[in-house]
Amino acid sequence: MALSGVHKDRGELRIHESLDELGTDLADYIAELSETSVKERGVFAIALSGGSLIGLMGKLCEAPYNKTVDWAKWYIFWADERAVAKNHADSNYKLAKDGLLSKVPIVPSHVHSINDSVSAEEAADEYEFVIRQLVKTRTISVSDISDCPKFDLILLGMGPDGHVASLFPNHPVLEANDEWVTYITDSPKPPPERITFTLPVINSASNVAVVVAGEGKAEAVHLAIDDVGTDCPPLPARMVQPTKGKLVWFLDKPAASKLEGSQFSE
Ligand SMILES: O=C1O[C@H](COP(=O)(O)O)[C@@H](O)[C@H](O)[C@H]1O
Repeated sequence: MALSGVHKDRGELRIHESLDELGTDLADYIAELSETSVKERGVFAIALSGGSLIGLMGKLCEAPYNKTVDWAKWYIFWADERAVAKNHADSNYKLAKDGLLSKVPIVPSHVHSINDSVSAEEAADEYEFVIRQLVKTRTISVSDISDCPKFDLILLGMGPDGHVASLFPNHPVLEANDEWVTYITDSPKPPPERITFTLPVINSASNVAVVVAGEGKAEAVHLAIDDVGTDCPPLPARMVQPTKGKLVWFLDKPAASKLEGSQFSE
């Protein structure tokens, strides 16, 4: 690892020399959390995002992880989804299925994708209902300080505008507090209709990882992590602040290039 450190209130930062190194560290991190969670709870409830994240998780499909991870205990969810058919190129489900889920022995009934045959509003309601049932049976744990689900791990990417999941800058969806899963119909990034976990759900997770690569995201990384004052509303990525859980940033050097360096150690 090129650099690592713990920012005083923005979590752990892991900055990598190359995407290959980042991918290995990310696979190790996920495999370790899976092992701990399976030991403690018998299952691993993980929520994925779309975008570049899935490609960066690719090492999980290779040795040793493909044989050592207890895939049968994984329960898969999505932190956000686009309201398109599951076989559409924009579908986060399709991305994960093609890039990960079809390559490892995950139990098909443990894959909780979002319904693509109803409206975004209905799909969000239905997904929240599914999650509520799985919280009742403790397949998904529950937060001890709110009634929110406590996923073992939520994996997020971040767009160049600082969005995470489908929580976009200056969008009213950032205020959604009553729902676990909500929807938008005016995403600034196509496609416009999307379903997303709300911030309270993200911030109730036991572990949240934000995985970001590329120079085009360096400014957003700086605004999400460094002490930049309060003149502008915080980016959605900056609002990711797990209440009791652990936040880890996986960055490559270009993405980290605008960070103030004082918080790191080699
Ligand atoms: O639209 C989305 O974008 C973000 C970031 O994607 P990336 O390709 O820039 O990494 C992604 O995390 C989210 O799940 C997706 O719906």
